[in-house]
Amino acid sequence: MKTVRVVAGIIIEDGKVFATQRGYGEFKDGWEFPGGKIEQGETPEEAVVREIMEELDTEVEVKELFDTVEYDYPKFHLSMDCFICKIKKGDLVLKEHEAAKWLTKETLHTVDWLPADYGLVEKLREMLSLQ
Ligand SMILES: Nc1nc2c([nH]c(=O)n2[C@H]2C[C@H](O)[C@@H](COP(=O)(O)OP(=O)(O)OP(=O)(O)O)O2)c(=O)[nH]1
Repeated sequence: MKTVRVVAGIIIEDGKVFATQRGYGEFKDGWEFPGGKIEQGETPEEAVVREIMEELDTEVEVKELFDTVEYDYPKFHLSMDCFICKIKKGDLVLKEHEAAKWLTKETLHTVDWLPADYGLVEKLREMLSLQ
């Protein structure tokens, strides 16, 4: 099966996590962390900074790799590096997504995450509970 390499940015501010809802495509209406496919010649960190600038008009600083999700979708294998990010500059303008929410550890599970994200979201909830 083909492997698709993706990066996602987990933007955390004041204990809240920024989630976005996909506005188009196969996974339309699913909730995710902003990001996308790594392009040739890019590091994962560069890809996450580029994707968040493209999607949200916001510059982020990559803090640390939180987790790498490995998940089999019916048509491809997803390998997704998920980085904790902080906002450096910008107002998180929704250029591609249809909605966004700041979620707390209590509300993290109230949106319909993309199938690959459930384990990651649970790990994030545990991390926020320890803070
Ligand atoms: N950004 C993101 N993608 C995710 C998450 N969970 C998950 O399964 N995915 C999947 C959905 C897509 O198959 C893939 C991301 O690819 P994409 O289509 O958004 O990539 P892209 O922005 O480069 O878009 P494109 O140019 O190919 O249209 O990863 C997530 O939390 N964030």
